[in-house]
Amino acid sequence: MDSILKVTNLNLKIPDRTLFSNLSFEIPRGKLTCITGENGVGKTTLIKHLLADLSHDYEEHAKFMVSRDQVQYVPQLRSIDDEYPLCIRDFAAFGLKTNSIFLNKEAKEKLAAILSETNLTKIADRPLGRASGGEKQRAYLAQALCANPKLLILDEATASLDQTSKHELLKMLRNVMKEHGLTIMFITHDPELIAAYADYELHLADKSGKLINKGDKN
Ligand SMILES: Nc1ncnc2c1ncn2[C@@H]1O[C@H](COP(=O)(O)OP(=O)(O)OP(=O)(O)O)[C@@H](O)[C@H]1O
Repeated sequence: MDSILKVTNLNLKIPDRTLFSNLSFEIPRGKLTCITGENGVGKTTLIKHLLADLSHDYEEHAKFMVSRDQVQYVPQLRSIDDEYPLCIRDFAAFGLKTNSIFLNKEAKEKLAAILSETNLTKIADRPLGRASGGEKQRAYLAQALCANPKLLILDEATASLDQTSKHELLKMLRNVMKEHGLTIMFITHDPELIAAYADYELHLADKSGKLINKGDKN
């Protein structure tokens, strides 16, 4: 398998229990893999642990075929309150790898293209705090895409969205996956989304994990 991540015999403990014991799996490159498992099984903790290993170049149990700056992680919870003043365009632009507050022509074009891909062009000047749940998720996605990731990891990105917005986000993810040549890991509990959009499912249970082929989706 052409994989972007290979995990081998990983043991992961929290103070009062073992979350995973001899966990081994691979994540296929260029595909959308849903990470599933009951509440509290350790999905978020696993991802954070793997990213910490990558940051420290520790490869004994987790070997990424990409560098840390090629991975974007969109966390489950963000404290964006109603008064958050930054507009959607400026929030997304945080992902551009530039130190300047003035964007050059190339950066402006890239930002405009990503805002268009994520269906945010019309509302790009709206404060993020006033955006709906679906619009916020698309803004997080736009910011992540601005950083040119090869691997995108989203943690429960659809948890608070209605049916229409969930499907819209997943369709968008599959599009950007193709356009940008990305690999996506998507933590979710939603069986309907898994059936419709996942190429693979990594199911975590009993301190272990199993990769299931869900059939390639277009
Ligand atoms: N730093 C920590 N110290 C102690 N316990 C922790 C810590 N971080 C996470 N846990 C516990 O580890 C377990 C796994 O948590 P985690 O958030 O990874 O689960 P999850 O599978 O992502 O759950 P959910 O689907 O509810 O988001 C939980 O019981 C949680 O309370």
